[in-house]
Amino acid sequence: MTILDDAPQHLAQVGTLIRSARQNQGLTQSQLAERLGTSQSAVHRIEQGAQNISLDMVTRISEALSAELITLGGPKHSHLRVTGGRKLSGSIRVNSSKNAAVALLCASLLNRGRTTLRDVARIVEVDRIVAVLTSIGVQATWSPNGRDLEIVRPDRLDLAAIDADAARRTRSIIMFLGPLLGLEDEFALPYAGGCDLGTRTVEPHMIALRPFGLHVSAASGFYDARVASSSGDLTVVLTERGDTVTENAIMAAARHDGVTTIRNASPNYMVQDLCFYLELLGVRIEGIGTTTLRVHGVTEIDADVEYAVSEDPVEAMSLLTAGIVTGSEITVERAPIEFLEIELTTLTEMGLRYTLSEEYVARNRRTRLVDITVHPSELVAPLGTIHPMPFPGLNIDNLPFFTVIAACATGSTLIHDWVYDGRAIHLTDLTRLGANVRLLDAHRLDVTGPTHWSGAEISCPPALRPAVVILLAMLAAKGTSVLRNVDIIARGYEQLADRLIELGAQIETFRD
Ligand SMILES: CC(=O)N[C@H]1[C@@H](OP(=O)(O)OP(=O)(O)OC[C@H]2O[C@@H](n3ccc(=O)[nH]c3=O)[C@H](O)[C@@H]2O)O[C@H](CO)[C@@H](O)[C@@H]1O
Ligand SMILES: C=C(OP(=O)(O)O)C(=O)O
Repeated sequence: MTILDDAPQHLAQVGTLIRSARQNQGLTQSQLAERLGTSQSAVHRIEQGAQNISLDMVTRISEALSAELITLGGPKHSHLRVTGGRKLSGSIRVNSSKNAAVALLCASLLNRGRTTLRDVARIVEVDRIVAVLTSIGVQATWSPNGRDLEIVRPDRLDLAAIDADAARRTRSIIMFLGPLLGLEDEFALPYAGGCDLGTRTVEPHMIALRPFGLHVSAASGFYDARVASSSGDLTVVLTERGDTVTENAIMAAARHDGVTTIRNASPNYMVQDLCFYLELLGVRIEGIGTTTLRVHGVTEIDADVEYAVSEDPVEAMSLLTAGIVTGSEITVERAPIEFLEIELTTLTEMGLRYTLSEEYVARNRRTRLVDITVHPSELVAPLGTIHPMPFPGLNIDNLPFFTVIAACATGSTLIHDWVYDGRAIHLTDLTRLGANVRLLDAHRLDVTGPTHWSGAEISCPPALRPAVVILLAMLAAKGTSVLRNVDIIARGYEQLADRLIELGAQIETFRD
């Protein structure tokens, strides 16, 4: 994500500012590089004004140096200018997942001790939950390198002071219900928000939490919660095998006085991360990775623990897609293979050639990782429909990437998103770039390829994955494209454009 690249004198000025702020802090280039998760040579180039840097990077440097380097004026939207049709090359590392991070942040409320989450992705969704936590009195401190987050809960939460604005921007706020019901008798939470994907019900959460004594009435923008005491062994049957509803039930069970059996549980990646963390806190959980969990509740949880958030299968799929649609050879490192197997098998059926490294274990010591190298391939449409299923099926959040891949394949592909009423429609923006994508109804897309991509100017769809899909299609499209209002991408991806640039993509950021 480049800025200022036609203005070397501005780059030099920014470099000088950074050097003097660093020196004021008494830091070496290597120490600053470590805080930024980059190399000393990159810091050297930035200080020399010899490297284009993104506004995101300027913000991170400001944070690392505790200094405001540039005042940008009022809120302005960011846009990307993409010169597509270029081959990518090299390796790119998968970051830790948004969905596990938000669950773990909510679960940290269960712990009286210190929770240190390692390798947390620096994304807006995390910032929003952190803002909500700090507004109610939780101490949340980033480590100097900006990757680890230390969380300490106060004795008494100040729920009346909740940052309702941050809370309403995320659906994950719903996951405060599970931990809070063991801590408070009465509380109010702002309604859950999030991307524009159509209606997303919260009813399954209410049904799942009722056995724990939770009663919720919805009034004027808030869920008013009252909690009756409950103890003894419980069986909770989920009406939907949803991820966040499973997490809510697990978090309620973690401090419940008794053993809770949860049936129809999602065994998906973020649920597994949550269970691994709770195990460190002393909560025994049987059946991790299956649809029946037995959670042995512990009424007091007080432990100082560290947990490394596992790698994001959806980011892995996004990065693989960047390689596939540009016909490039790239390696996606640290891909959590257990959560990509159906996707890779489907891609094999479509003619994709790829190689896998030996498996190795993630920093959480549980998740299995591989490096995946995709090779330029002649793709064909698959024989069957591509549709998601709860894990171990094809991940619903990975489905949108198959639309742009199908557009590169010869033949017609039917993509069936039975889950969301409002996600498929955003993918029809691909037609602006030359793809033949027809919306058959709210849930089904017919995609006929191969596509002769051409550049276009498009406003970013108000949904995270479709927004990234359009960006990736722009990488495939020869000529110049503009993607307007891209801020939504930062909700779930850290410095995506910068990282694609490192693979050879030509992307510039500009603002109004
Ligand atoms: C923070 C987080 O972890 N978010 C993920 C989580 O959201 P989350 O768990 O909040 O997903 P929802 O509860 O919104 O479920 C998604 C949709 O699937 C439907 N549904 C789900 C399960 C089921 O067995 N039957 C059914 O019909 C729901 O009614 C809803 O319309 O799961 C979604 C579905 O995997 C993912 O897209 C989100 O990225
Ligand atoms: C739908 C998504 O997430 P959320 O549940 O945070 O809206 C997503 O990650 O694509």
